[in-house]
Amino acid sequence: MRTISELEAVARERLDPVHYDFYAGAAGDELTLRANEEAFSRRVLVPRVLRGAAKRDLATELVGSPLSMPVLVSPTAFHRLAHPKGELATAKAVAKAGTVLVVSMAATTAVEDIADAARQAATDPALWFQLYLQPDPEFTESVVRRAERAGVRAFVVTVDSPVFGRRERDHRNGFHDLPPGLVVENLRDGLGRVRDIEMSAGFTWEHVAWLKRTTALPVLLKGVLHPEDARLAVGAGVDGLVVSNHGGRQLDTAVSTVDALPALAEAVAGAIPLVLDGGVRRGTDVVKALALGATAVGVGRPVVWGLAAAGEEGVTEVLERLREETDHTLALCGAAAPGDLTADLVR
Ligand SMILES: Cc1cc2nc3c(=O)[nH]c(=O)nc-3n(C[C@H](O)[C@H](O)[C@H](O)COP(=O)(O)O)c2cc1C
Ligand SMILES: CCCCCCC(=O)C(=O)O
Repeated sequence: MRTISELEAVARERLDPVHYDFYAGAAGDELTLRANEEAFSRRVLVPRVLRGAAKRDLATELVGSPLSMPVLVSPTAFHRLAHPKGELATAKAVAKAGTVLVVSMAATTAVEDIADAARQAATDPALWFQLYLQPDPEFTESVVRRAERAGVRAFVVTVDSPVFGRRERDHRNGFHDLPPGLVVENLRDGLGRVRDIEMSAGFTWEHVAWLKRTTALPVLLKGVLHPEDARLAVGAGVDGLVVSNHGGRQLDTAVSTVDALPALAEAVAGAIPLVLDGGVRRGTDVVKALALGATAVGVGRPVVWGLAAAGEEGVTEVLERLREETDHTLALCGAAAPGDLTADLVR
């Protein structure tokens, strides 16, 4: 099995350079993109010994969905730019790995088809759906109903995008639209037209309350970095948070996610689960995030690299590599399960 950076090198060879830049790039000077990985490297593990961790179990649970390991797949747009089978290949690999795929609202494959592919690959796969709330609530509701009918088990509302981040590589490359033949399939309205995703700086906690009233499924917020917002989310009845800076693609110089995590863990005090994404490339990163208070981590770009390098098998390679490295790190830290990891193991 190759490392994620080896898979990224293969993906880079295979992808159109403009599309590679879309996936790899981030906002502004890309400081937050780099900070996410650097913040993991800066932290060291202080392992425990002689704790009898011969039998290890990586399984966990998040808002009612079982995960075979504490690693899920964060939503990423446009998988058919990376591989002709796009989200279908991703969904099969993730379902076989027994973890959660968060389907991007900006997928290039319809959520119904993604759900069918996942069900062909595994019994009872766990799909969640990422939502950008739209200024037209009726349209948002129609997308929610569509995703519910397809069988998703939770909604992840991305709240770090009141406006679109300035991705300078995309501006330089003139990458603004999908090539002919590809569309954002989840944005088709009842008449078969495809709407544009609209960002709006006008959303408030009222809109979160509206979504909680509109669906009975769990609602997680993605892109929370300030502890006060985490407290407000608990008060608003939100079911979980994704500690995320959108892989550095929104606010450049935003705090790295693992630097933000301890204060968020303190703020929610176990009331709701935290998922961290951004910069997770190794099992040691997974273990550091869990020790600092996350229930699971999400990976974005690594899955795209696997998909571009080798389709479904490439995504499997990424996930199995992370599973194997996480298990190995747990053993070396004297932990039999994610629940054995505590903050004192990280400095
Ligand atoms: C190419 C790409 C597309 C993304 N698309 C979405 C998206 O549609 N919705 C969303 O909430 N986040 C999106 N993200 C952010 C990811 O969900 C995630 O927060 C980020 O990739 C984590 O960082 P990592 O790539 O270092 O793992 C995207 C990220 C990338 C790299
Ligand atoms: C207008 C399409 C918006 C796609 C957004 C995808 C995304 O979140 C990203 O980071 O890229």
